[in-house]
Amino acid sequence: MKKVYLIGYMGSGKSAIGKRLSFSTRLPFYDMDTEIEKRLGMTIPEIFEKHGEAYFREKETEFLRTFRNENCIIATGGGVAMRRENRELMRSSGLVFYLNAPFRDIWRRISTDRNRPIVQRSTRIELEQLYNERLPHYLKAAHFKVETENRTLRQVTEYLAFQIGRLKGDI
Ligand SMILES: Nc1ncnc2c1ncn2[C@@H]1O[C@H](COP(=O)(O)OP(=O)(O)OP(=O)(O)O)[C@@H](O)[C@H]1O
Ligand SMILES: O=C(O)C1=C[C@@H](O)[C@@H](O)[C@H](O)C1
Ligand SMILES: [Mg+2]
Repeated sequence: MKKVYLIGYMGSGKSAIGKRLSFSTRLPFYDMDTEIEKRLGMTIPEIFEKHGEAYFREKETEFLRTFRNENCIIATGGGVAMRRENRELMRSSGLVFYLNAPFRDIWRRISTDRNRPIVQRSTRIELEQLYNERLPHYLKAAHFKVETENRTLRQVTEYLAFQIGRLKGDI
C-alpha cells in the first residue's frame, strides 16, 4: 500500500481534513508543514524570513524524496504541486486528492491568519491570481478532484474515506 496525499491551495482544508481522515481510516497522519518545521526547528514564517522561500521549496522536495515508506495520509503544503518533480514523486508513491474550494471561501479562511507568509506579503488580488495560476498544476498532480464547496469537514472526510476504502487494493 502507498501514501494518500492531500493537495490544494492554502485554506482548502488539507490539514484539517487529513487529521480527521486519519481517525476514520486508521492510517497515520503527517502534515508536511509541521514535519519540515520539526526537521528545521523553526516555524514556517521563520524559515521564510531567515532562509527565503526558495530554501523552503527545496525542503519540501527533500521531504517528498526521503519521507519513510509507510501507509499514511499526508497533508501537503499549498505550494507543493508547483514543481514537476514533486508532482511525480507524489503520483508515483500514492494517491493524490486535490481539494477544490472557491476562492471566496479560501479568502474567508486565510485572510486573518498570520502563519502563512505568502498571505502576509500579498493582497487579496495577488492571492486570487496565485490561486488561478496554481489551479492547472493541482489538476495535473491529482488523481482525483474533490469538491468541498458547501460541504462540511465531516462530509469531505467521509467522502475521502469512502474513496480510499474503495481504492485500497490499488494503493
Ligand atoms: N469544508 C470546510 N468547511 C468548514 N471549514 C473548513 C473547510 N475546509 C477547511 N476549513 C477550515 O479552514 C481553515 C483552514 O484549513 P486548513 O488549515 O486545513 O488548510 P490547509 O489546506 O491545510 O492550508 P495550508 O496550505 O496553508 O496548510 C481551518 O480552520 C479549517 O477548519
Ligand atoms: O501555498 C503555499 O505556498 C504555502 C502553504 C502553506 O501550507 C505553507 O507550506 C507555506 O505557508 C506556503
Ligand atoms: Mg495545512
